Amino acid sequence: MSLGYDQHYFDEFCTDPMAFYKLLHYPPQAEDSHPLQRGIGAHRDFGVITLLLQGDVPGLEVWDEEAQEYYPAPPVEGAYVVNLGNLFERWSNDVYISNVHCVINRSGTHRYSIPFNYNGNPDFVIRCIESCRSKPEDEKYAPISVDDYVRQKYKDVYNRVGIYQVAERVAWLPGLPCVLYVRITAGKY
Ligand SMILES: O=C(O)CCC(=O)C(=O)O
Ligand SMILES: [Fe+2]
Repeated sequence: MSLGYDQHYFDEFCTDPMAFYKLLHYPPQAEDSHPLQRGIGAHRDFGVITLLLQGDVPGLEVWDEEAQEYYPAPPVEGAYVVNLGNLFERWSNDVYISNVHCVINRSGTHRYSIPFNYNGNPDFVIRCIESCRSKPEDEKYAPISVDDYVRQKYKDVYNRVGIYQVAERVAWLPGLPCVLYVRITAGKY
């Protein structure tokens, strides 16, 4: 592994993991729609890792920091798009980057996708991976549990768009992924 550890390094993180997925539908975007209209606006995923299954309709665009422009990431049959999120960026002391991306459906037809967000064991404490810093003083971020981080992110995001939200961790059955329920009441976007 590129971090210099063996395949068991993430075992504790992967125990009783918290994961969720969304079923997304992007109606075709009208040709005369506003140039800033997006299916999903520019953002970075805030969890650890996302496996994204796209249907057969393109629309995903990824920001290239060097070129300062978006490039398309079209669907490849049988393949997932693998995306690191903000929490992995933090875990790796910014050695690995959480990319900015957005979706604009210019295809004229309906687009579907399934992002699967994997955030690991909610009780696991994310603290700088040792091979990502030379001395403890180089650590940029304070340790934080997966649960605290994800919960805070949900609060930030949904409060910002003016939607009341309640997030609660529910009991889970041994061997099954934990579920983080986010209840969203009516509100304005
Ligand atoms: O629908 C897509 O292709 C991307 C969705 C996405 O970026 C997200 O849900 O975070
Ligand atoms: Fe995303």
